[in-house]
Amino acid sequence: MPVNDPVVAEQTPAEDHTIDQCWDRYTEEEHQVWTTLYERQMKVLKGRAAPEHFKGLELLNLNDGGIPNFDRINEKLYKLTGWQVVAVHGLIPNDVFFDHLANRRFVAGRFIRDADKLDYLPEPDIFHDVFGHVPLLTLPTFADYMQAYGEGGYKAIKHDTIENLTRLYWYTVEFGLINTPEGRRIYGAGIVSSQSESRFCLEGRSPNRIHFDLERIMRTDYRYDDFQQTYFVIDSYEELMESTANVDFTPIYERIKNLPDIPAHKVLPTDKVYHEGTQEYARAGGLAKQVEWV
Ligand SMILES: C[C@H](O)[C@H](O)[C@H]1CNc2nc(N)[nH]c(=O)c2N1
Ligand SMILES: N[C@@H](Cc1ccccc1)C(=O)O
Ligand SMILES: [Fe+2]
Repeated sequence: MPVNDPVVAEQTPAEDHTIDQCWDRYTEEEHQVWTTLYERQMKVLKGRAAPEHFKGLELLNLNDGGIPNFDRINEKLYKLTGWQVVAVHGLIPNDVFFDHLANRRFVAGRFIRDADKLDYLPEPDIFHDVFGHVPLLTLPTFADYMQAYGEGGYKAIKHDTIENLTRLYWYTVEFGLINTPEGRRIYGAGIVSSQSESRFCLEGRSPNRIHFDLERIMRTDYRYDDFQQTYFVIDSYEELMESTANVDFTPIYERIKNLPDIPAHKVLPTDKVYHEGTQEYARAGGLAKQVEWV
């Protein structure tokens, strides 16, 4: 529970962990943080984010000043792909999270980070969730992928393979890159909502950039508190959908259960490699050492 959000503290979440956004309770400062982050991100994402992200921002009109009202977003979003944004107080249990996604409800924190801590946050705030994740939910293929992912959660719970499925989410929904005729672009929300990682993931010498490979991704570790050491690239959202939604993961879960995890920095001989990274950033200590990367 974020300490700086008295409104959340007052509310007792419902069974499904949802709360009211209480949009009219945001302060001027909180609205200003959104606007500052929005303008800063739009500068760094120009030429770096996937065109579908910009299209989603426009369709949902997320830049008409200050923190967006979920009711306003949902009037538009529901008509486009049947998705809605619902407010939660923070991270919620896996099964509840999967259930929301399976029912086309994207859970978003209502709190926003402090003005003096624009770059680091311990858990997803409204800027990461709404600016980062929600725009792509306007794209039918990606909207379908997110719902199928949620449905896949039930199977992963049954097989005790949530970690493998979470890695798929991590390396696509959070940190995915996509090839476009104009070059490689960002679609992952974890990058889109980060000023520094938006440059690092595309232009940094340090990280690997490898083509999407489902089984390999589900075996690959990741960093949750620093830049990724490897980014996976798809050719299209349809490729992502076809490689996952219409594939029965049961045999894959059975197979990878007996295989070792792949370290986050590793490149395999079977990988389709766009760039083999130097890993100099991680080796030098990464964010912990405030390493400047090239
Ligand atoms: C499914 C997987 O465990 C993943 O980490 C979930 C857990 N709970 C969550 N809860 C919230 N609010 N937002 C999230 O992105 C997630 N991710
Ligand atoms: N097809 C996957 C479910 C899934 C769909 C889409 C994305 C991720 C997972 C399964 O059988 O478990
Ligand atoms: Fe996220």
